[in-house]
Amino acid sequence: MSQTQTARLMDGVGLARRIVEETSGKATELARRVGVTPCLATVLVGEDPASVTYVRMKRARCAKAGIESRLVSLPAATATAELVETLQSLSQDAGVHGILLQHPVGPHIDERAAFEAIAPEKDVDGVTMSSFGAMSFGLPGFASCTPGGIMRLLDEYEVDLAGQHAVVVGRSAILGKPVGMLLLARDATVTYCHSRTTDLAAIVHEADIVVAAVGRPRLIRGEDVKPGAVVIDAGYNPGNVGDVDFDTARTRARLITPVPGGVGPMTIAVLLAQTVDAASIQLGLASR
Ligand SMILES: Nc1nc(=O)c2c([nH]1)NC[C@@H]1CN(c3ccc(C(=O)N[C@@H](CCC(=O)O)C(=O)O)cc3)C=[N+]21
Repeated sequence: MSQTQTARLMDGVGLARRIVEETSGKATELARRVGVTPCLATVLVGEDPASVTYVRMKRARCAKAGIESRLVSLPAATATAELVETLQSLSQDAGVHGILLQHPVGPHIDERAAFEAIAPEKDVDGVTMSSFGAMSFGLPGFASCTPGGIMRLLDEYEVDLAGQHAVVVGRSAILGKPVGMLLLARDATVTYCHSRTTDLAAIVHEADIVVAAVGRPRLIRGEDVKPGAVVIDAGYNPGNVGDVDFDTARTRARLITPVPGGVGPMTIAVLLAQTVDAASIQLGLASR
Protein backbone atom coordinates (compact mmCIF):
# COMPACT_ATOMS: atom_id res chain seq x y z
CA MET A 1 0.00 0.00 0.00
CA SER A 2 1.32 3.43 -0.83
CA GLN A 3 1.91 5.67 2.16
CA THR A 4 1.85 9.08 0.51
CA GLN A 5 1.30 11.63 3.24
CA THR A 6 -0.13 15.05 2.61
CA ALA A 7 0.96 17.93 4.77
CA ARG A 8 -1.47 20.17 6.57
CA LEU A 9 -1.48 23.65 5.03
CA MET A 10 -0.52 26.64 7.15
CA ASP A 11 -3.15 29.19 6.23
CA GLY A 12 -1.58 32.63 6.08
CA VAL A 13 -4.69 34.20 4.59
CA GLY A 14 -6.94 33.33 7.52
CA LEU A 15 -4.43 34.24 10.22
CA ALA A 16 -3.51 37.49 8.43
CA ARG A 17 -7.20 38.39 8.21
CA ARG A 18 -7.62 37.97 11.95
CA ILE A 19 -4.54 40.08 12.67
CA VAL A 20 -5.75 42.81 10.31
CA GLU A 21 -9.21 42.79 11.95
CA GLU A 22 -7.64 43.18 15.39
CA THR A 23 -5.36 45.91 14.03
CA SER A 24 -8.29 47.70 12.47
CA GLY A 25 -10.06 47.70 15.83
CA LYS A 26 -6.99 49.24 17.47
CA ALA A 27 -6.78 51.89 14.74
CA THR A 28 -10.44 52.82 15.26
CA GLU A 29 -9.91 53.01 19.03
CA LEU A 30 -6.91 55.27 18.53
CA ALA A 31 -8.87 57.60 16.26
CA ARG A 32 -11.69 57.70 18.81
CA ARG A 33 -9.45 58.44 21.78
CA VAL A 34 -7.08 61.02 20.31
CA GLY A 35 -8.50 61.82 16.89
CA VAL A 36 -5.42 60.56 15.09
CA THR A 37 -5.38 58.08 12.20
CA PRO A 38 -2.25 55.90 12.15
CA CYS A 39 -0.18 56.70 9.08
CA LEU A 40 2.28 54.59 7.12
CA ALA A 41 4.58 56.29 4.60
CA THR A 42 5.78 54.04 1.81
CA VAL A 43 8.78 55.12 -0.24
CA LEU A 44 9.13 53.60 -3.67
CA VAL A 45 12.19 54.28 -5.83
CA GLY A 46 11.64 53.60 -9.53
CA GLU A 47 8.84 51.65 -11.13
CA ASP A 48 9.84 48.00 -10.92
CA PRO A 49 6.55 46.25 -11.74
CA ALA A 50 6.79 43.74 -8.88
CA SER A 51 7.51 46.52 -6.38
CA VAL A 52 4.63 48.59 -7.75
CA THR A 53 2.32 45.59 -7.21
CA TYR A 54 3.53 44.96 -3.65
CA VAL A 55 3.18 48.64 -2.75
CA ARG A 56 -0.34 48.71 -4.18
CA MET A 57 -1.26 45.62 -2.13
CA LYS A 58 0.12 47.16 1.05
CA ARG A 59 -1.78 50.42 0.47
CA ALA A 60 -5.04 48.59 -0.26
CA ARG A 61 -4.66 46.60 2.97
CA CYS A 62 -3.92 49.82 4.92
CA ALA A 63 -7.13 51.39 3.60
CA LYS A 64 -9.12 48.36 4.76
CA ALA A 65 -7.59 48.53 8.23
CA GLY A 66 -8.22 52.24 8.78
CA ILE A 67 -4.58 53.18 8.35
CA GLU A 68 -3.68 56.22 6.29
CA SER A 69 -1.08 55.44 3.68
CA ARG A 70 1.15 58.06 2.16
CA LEU A 71 3.04 57.13 -0.99
CA VAL A 72 6.31 58.85 -1.84
CA SER A 73 7.35 57.86 -5.36
CA LEU A 74 10.86 58.81 -6.37
CA PRO A 75 12.49 58.46 -9.80
CA ALA A 76 14.75 55.48 -10.39
CA ALA A 77 17.74 57.82 -10.73
CA THR A 78 17.35 59.23 -7.19
CA ALA A 79 20.72 59.55 -5.44
CA THR A 80 21.40 58.08 -2.00
CA ALA A 81 21.64 61.56 -0.43
CA GLU A 82 18.22 62.57 -1.73
CA LEU A 83 16.63 59.33 -0.55
CA VAL A 84 18.25 59.77 2.87
CA GLU A 85 16.84 63.30 3.08
CA THR A 86 13.35 62.08 2.20
CA LEU A 87 13.49 59.38 4.88
CA GLN A 88 14.88 61.81 7.46
CA SER A 89 12.10 64.27 6.81
CA LEU A 90 9.46 61.53 7.12
CA SER A 91 11.19 60.49 10.35
CA GLN A 92 10.64 64.01 11.68
CA ASP A 93 7.07 64.35 10.45
CA ALA A 94 4.76 63.90 13.46
CA GLY A 95 1.90 62.90 11.15
CA VAL A 96 3.79 59.81 9.98
CA HIS A 97 3.99 56.88 12.43
CA GLY A 98 5.60 54.20 10.28
CA ILE A 99 7.99 54.24 7.33
CA LEU A 100 8.62 51.54 4.75
CA LEU A 101 11.30 51.81 2.09
CA GLN A 102 10.42 49.24 -0.55
CA HIS A 103 13.36 46.94 -1.29
CA PRO A 104 15.21 46.73 -3.70
CA VAL A 105 16.15 50.34 -4.45
CA GLY A 106 18.52 49.89 -7.37
CA PRO A 107 22.25 49.24 -7.50
CA HIS A 108 23.42 52.87 -7.48
CA ILE A 109 21.83 53.49 -4.08
CA ASP A 110 23.42 52.58 -0.75
CA GLU A 111 20.39 50.75 0.62
CA ARG A 112 21.89 50.32 4.08
CA ALA A 113 22.52 54.08 4.37
CA ALA A 114 18.93 54.69 3.30
CA PHE A 115 17.47 52.21 5.82
CA GLU A 116 19.50 53.84 8.59
CA ALA A 117 17.80 57.19 7.87
CA ILE A 118 14.55 55.71 9.23
CA ALA A 119 13.95 56.62 12.88
CA PRO A 120 13.90 53.39 14.94
CA GLU A 121 10.52 54.24 16.51
CA LYS A 122 9.04 54.45 12.99
CA ASP A 123 10.86 51.41 11.64
CA VAL A 124 7.71 49.27 11.40
CA ASP A 125 9.36 47.18 8.67
CA GLY A 126 12.25 46.28 11.00
CA VAL A 127 15.08 47.10 8.61
CA THR A 128 17.43 49.25 10.69
CA MET A 129 20.50 48.08 12.58
CA SER A 130 18.80 49.31 15.73
CA SER A 131 15.75 47.10 15.11
CA PHE A 132 17.92 44.12 14.19
CA GLY A 133 20.04 44.55 17.31
CA ALA A 134 17.03 44.99 19.58
CA MET A 135 15.35 41.92 18.10
CA SER A 136 18.55 39.88 18.44
CA PHE A 137 18.94 40.84 22.10
CA GLY A 138 15.24 40.35 22.90
CA LEU A 139 14.73 44.07 23.55
CA PRO A 140 11.66 46.10 22.51
CA GLY A 141 11.57 47.07 18.86
CA PHE A 142 10.00 46.05 15.59
CA ALA A 143 10.95 42.77 13.90
CA SER A 144 11.25 42.58 10.13
CA CYS A 145 7.76 41.88 8.87
CA THR A 146 8.31 38.57 7.06
CA PRO A 147 10.28 37.00 9.95
CA GLY A 148 7.68 38.32 12.38
CA GLY A 149 4.91 36.83 10.24
CA ILE A 150 6.69 33.47 10.04
CA MET A 151 6.97 33.29 13.85
CA ARG A 152 3.27 34.05 14.24
CA LEU A 153 2.41 31.27 11.78
CA LEU A 154 4.63 28.80 13.65
CA ASP A 155 2.93 29.76 16.91
CA GLU A 156 -0.55 29.53 15.39
CA TYR A 157 0.15 25.92 14.40
CA GLU A 158 1.80 25.23 17.77
CA VAL A 159 5.12 24.20 16.30
CA ASP A 160 7.56 23.37 19.09
CA LEU A 161 10.82 25.18 18.46
CA ALA A 162 12.94 24.45 21.52
CA GLY A 163 15.72 22.03 20.67
CA GLN A 164 14.49 21.61 17.11
CA HIS A 165 16.85 21.92 14.17
CA ALA A 166 15.79 24.89 12.07
CA VAL A 167 17.54 25.31 8.72
CA VAL A 168 17.26 28.76 7.19
CA VAL A 169 18.10 28.86 3.50
CA GLY A 170 19.07 32.46 2.74
CA ARG A 171 20.83 35.20 4.69
CA SER A 172 19.37 38.51 3.54
CA ALA A 173 19.28 41.41 5.98
CA ILE A 174 15.50 41.57 6.29
CA LEU A 175 14.54 37.92 5.88
CA GLY A 176 17.01 35.06 6.32
CA LYS A 177 19.29 36.59 8.93
CA PRO A 178 16.57 37.95 11.22
CA VAL A 179 14.32 34.86 11.03
CA GLY A 180 17.32 32.81 12.21
CA MET A 181 17.75 35.15 15.19
CA LEU A 182 14.06 34.86 16.10
CA LEU A 183 14.24 31.06 15.91
CA LEU A 184 17.39 31.10 18.04
CA ALA A 185 15.62 33.26 20.62
CA ARG A 186 13.05 30.48 20.89
CA ASP A 187 15.78 27.91 21.54
CA ALA A 188 15.85 26.30 18.11
CA THR A 189 19.20 24.99 16.88
CA VAL A 190 19.75 27.19 13.84
CA THR A 191 21.76 26.47 10.70
CA TYR A 192 22.09 29.11 7.98
CA CYS A 193 22.57 27.93 4.40
CA HIS A 194 23.30 30.18 1.43
CA SER A 195 24.68 30.27 -2.09
CA ARG A 196 28.12 29.06 -0.95
CA THR A 197 26.82 26.16 1.13
CA THR A 198 28.24 22.78 0.19
CA ASP A 199 25.60 20.06 -0.12
CA LEU A 200 22.53 22.09 0.69
CA ALA A 201 20.22 19.09 0.17
CA ALA A 202 21.97 17.05 2.89
CA ILE A 203 21.64 19.87 5.43
CA VAL A 204 18.00 20.57 4.58
CA HIS A 205 17.36 16.85 5.01
CA GLU A 206 18.41 17.15 8.68
CA ALA A 207 15.91 19.93 9.36
CA ASP A 208 12.88 19.69 11.61
CA ILE A 209 11.92 23.15 10.37
CA VAL A 210 12.96 24.54 6.98
CA VAL A 211 12.67 28.23 6.14
CA ALA A 212 13.27 28.83 2.44
CA ALA A 213 14.19 32.46 1.78
CA VAL A 214 16.62 32.67 -1.12
CA GLY A 215 14.59 33.71 -4.15
CA ARG A 216 15.35 30.59 -6.21
CA PRO A 217 12.17 29.12 -7.69
CA ARG A 218 11.39 25.62 -6.34
CA LEU A 219 14.96 25.14 -5.04
CA ILE A 220 13.81 22.93 -2.14
CA ARG A 221 12.38 19.67 -3.43
CA GLY A 222 10.34 16.98 -1.74
CA GLU A 223 13.22 14.51 -1.66
CA ASP A 224 15.25 17.07 0.36
CA VAL A 225 12.60 17.28 3.08
CA LYS A 226 12.83 15.05 6.15
CA PRO A 227 9.52 13.23 6.57
CA GLY A 228 7.42 15.08 9.16
CA ALA A 229 9.29 18.38 8.85
CA VAL A 230 7.66 21.82 8.93
CA VAL A 231 8.30 23.72 5.69
CA ILE A 232 8.01 27.50 5.50
CA ASP A 233 8.26 28.99 2.02
CA ALA A 234 9.19 32.67 2.21
CA GLY A 235 10.17 32.86 -1.46
CA TYR A 236 8.46 35.41 -3.69
CA ASN A 237 9.64 34.74 -7.23
CA PRO A 238 7.91 36.15 -10.32
CA GLY A 239 4.54 34.57 -11.01
CA ASN A 240 3.87 33.83 -7.31
CA VAL A 241 6.33 30.92 -7.30
CA GLY A 242 7.96 30.02 -4.01
CA ASP A 243 11.40 28.64 -3.16
CA VAL A 244 9.85 25.26 -2.38
CA ASP A 245 8.58 22.71 -4.88
CA PHE A 246 5.20 22.56 -3.18
CA ASP A 247 3.76 19.49 -4.92
CA THR A 248 6.63 17.21 -3.95
CA ALA A 249 7.40 18.81 -0.57
CA ARG A 250 3.83 18.43 0.66
CA THR A 251 4.06 14.65 0.37
CA ARG A 252 6.85 14.59 3.00
CA ALA A 253 6.18 17.58 5.26
CA ARG A 254 3.88 17.61 8.29
CA LEU A 255 3.01 21.30 7.86
CA ILE A 256 3.70 23.53 4.87
CA THR A 257 2.95 27.10 3.77
CA PRO A 258 1.49 27.51 0.28
CA VAL A 259 2.55 30.26 -2.14
CA PRO A 260 0.42 32.27 -2.55
CA GLY A 261 -1.55 32.27 0.68
CA GLY A 262 1.15 31.51 3.25
CA VAL A 263 3.92 33.87 4.34
CA GLY A 264 3.03 36.76 1.95
CA PRO A 265 -0.22 37.86 3.58
CA MET A 266 1.42 37.52 7.02
CA THR A 267 4.14 40.00 6.01
CA ILE A 268 1.53 42.64 5.29
CA ALA A 269 -0.52 41.85 8.41
CA VAL A 270 2.55 42.32 10.63
CA LEU A 271 3.38 45.58 8.84
CA LEU A 272 -0.08 46.96 9.60
CA ALA A 273 -0.04 45.72 13.20
CA GLN A 274 3.36 47.30 13.82
CA THR A 275 2.23 50.58 12.25
CA VAL A 276 -0.69 50.87 14.67
CA ASP A 277 1.57 49.86 17.58
CA ALA A 278 4.08 52.53 16.52
CA ALA A 279 1.32 55.14 16.42
CA SER A 280 0.06 54.12 19.89
CA ILE A 281 3.56 54.42 21.31
CA GLN A 282 4.24 57.77 19.64
CA LEU A 283 0.91 59.15 20.87
CA GLY A 284 1.71 58.08 24.43
CA LEU A 285 -1.10 55.51 24.61
CA ALA A 286 1.16 52.48 24.91
CA SER A 287 4.67 51.77 26.04
CA ARG A 288 7.26 49.82 24.15
N1 LIG B 1 11.21 46.95 2.71
C1 LIG B 1 10.59 45.87 2.25
N2 LIG B 1 9.83 45.14 3.08
C2 LIG B 1 9.16 44.04 2.63
O1 LIG B 1 8.46 43.37 3.42
C3 LIG B 1 9.27 43.69 1.25
C4 LIG B 1 10.08 44.47 0.44
N3 LIG B 1 10.74 45.55 0.96
N4 LIG B 1 10.27 44.17 -0.86
C5 LIG B 1 9.58 43.06 -1.48
C6 LIG B 1 9.23 42.00 -0.49
C7 LIG B 1 8.13 41.08 -0.97
N5 LIG B 1 7.06 41.24 -0.03
C8 LIG B 1 5.83 40.59 -0.15
C9 LIG B 1 4.73 40.97 0.57
C10 LIG B 1 3.51 40.34 0.40
C11 LIG B 1 3.36 39.32 -0.51
C12 LIG B 1 2.03 38.69 -0.68
O2 LIG B 1 1.09 38.99 0.04
N6 LIG B 1 1.88 37.77 -1.64
C13 LIG B 1 0.62 37.07 -1.87
C14 LIG B 1 0.35 36.92 -3.33
C15 LIG B 1 0.41 38.21 -4.09
C16 LIG B 1 -0.64 38.34 -5.12
O3 LIG B 1 -1.80 38.05 -4.81
O4 LIG B 1 -0.27 38.73 -6.23
C17 LIG B 1 0.67 35.69 -1.26
O5 LIG B 1 1.78 35.17 -1.06
O6 LIG B 1 -0.39 35.14 -1.04
C18 LIG B 1 4.46 38.91 -1.23
C19 LIG B 1 5.68 39.54 -1.05
C20 LIG B 1 7.40 42.15 0.90
N7 LIG B 1 8.64 42.62 0.70
